Amino acid sequence: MKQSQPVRLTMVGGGSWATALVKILSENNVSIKWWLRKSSDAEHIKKFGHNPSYLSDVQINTRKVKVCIKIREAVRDSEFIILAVPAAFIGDALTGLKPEHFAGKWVISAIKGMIPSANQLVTDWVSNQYDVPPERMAVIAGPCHAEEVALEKQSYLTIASPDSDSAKRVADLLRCRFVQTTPVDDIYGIEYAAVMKNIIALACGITRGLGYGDNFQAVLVSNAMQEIRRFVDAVYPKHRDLSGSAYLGDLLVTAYSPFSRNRTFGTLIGRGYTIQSAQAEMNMIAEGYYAVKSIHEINKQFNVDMPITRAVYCILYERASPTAEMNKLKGELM
Ligand SMILES: NC(=O)C1=CN([C@@H]2O[C@H](COP(=O)(O)OP(=O)(O)OC[C@H]3O[C@@H](n4cnc5c(N)ncnc54)[C@H](OP(=O)(O)O)[C@@H]3O)[C@@H](O)[C@H]2O)C=CC1
Ligand SMILES: O=C(CO)COP(=O)(O)O
Repeated sequence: MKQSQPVRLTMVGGGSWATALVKILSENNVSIKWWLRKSSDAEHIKKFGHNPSYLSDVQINTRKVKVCIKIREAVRDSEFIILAVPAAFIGDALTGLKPEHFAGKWVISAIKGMIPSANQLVTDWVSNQYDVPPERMAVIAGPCHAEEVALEKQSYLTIASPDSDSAKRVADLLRCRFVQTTPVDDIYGIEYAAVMKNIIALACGITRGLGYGDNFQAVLVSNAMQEIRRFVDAVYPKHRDLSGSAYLGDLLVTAYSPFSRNRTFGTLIGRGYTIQSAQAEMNMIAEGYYAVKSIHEINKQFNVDMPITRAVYCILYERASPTAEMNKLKGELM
């Protein structure tokens, strides 16, 4: 039987998650234009079929994937655009694009961070900047480390969009041999929960670095779930079950996995590294570092009780001592 025309999709970002998503999508009938900012990485992929900087063991199918370093060329003629750079750099990555470049396309955020300059969710920011209607927006969520996708370990993604057909279309694109996908409608709740679990993973890392054990971490994570519930219900009230894998599942994987960038960053801080030295030690970005500042700012309007977020904020932005902040927190958890 003749195969239908491939779906035309643009991947924006050259890091680990973009590389993993390209691998997943290449399993399906998708033609991918992959934008990376470094021409040396793009050339290497063209020549050798591997990203030299991230997940370099992943074989890129260059029949389906065309790399490019010009963003306008990358988005031309695409039906879907996936954004997969850290939130702080999305503005840089999309420089030169105007609303007309997004017209009629689906825009999917794979980003789990806040836009630091605007204290906004990525989907809100993209909608405002580029006039993308909410029904054309989706997010990719769920407990899924790029490193395990590279190894084809069974994984699950949740695709959220206010429009159920859009959620389903994107879920179909990302389902493959080793990834199951579920479409849902709670886009903002899931996006906020994904941002907050990074802050909690940072807190878990800090406690590990300070020498706390599993007993304390279990209490920290269960209290964190309630903190996430209070905040998400305040900023975006909706009936939702936070025990689902896009909420609790993602919190658990990030809080416990040695692959987590946020947990690793926190561990370094707990061991006494400065922020600059912890950032220099990691080749990758911990979104929670930026997100905790945005969530702290947003919460000034809502006044939600968030002792864990407050402790991380004070450690990272007010130079508070990790030992003293965790001592304080110890008395507030139950
Ligand atoms: N990794 C994972 O398992 C998952 C990640 N995510 C989310 O995906 C998003 C991307 O993360 P991830 O791929 O892990 O990131 P990585 O840390 O692996 O890669 C960082 C990316 O950011 C780019 N970058 C760094 N500095 C700048 C800058 N100043 N301007 C423009 N681009 C810059 C890097 O480009 P260069 O290489 O050229 O420096 C690289 O493409 C994040 O929001 C993360 O939370 C979501 C689910 C899973
Ligand atoms: O979101 C993730 C897993 O679902 C990745 O988390 P880290 O950025 O902490 O590695």
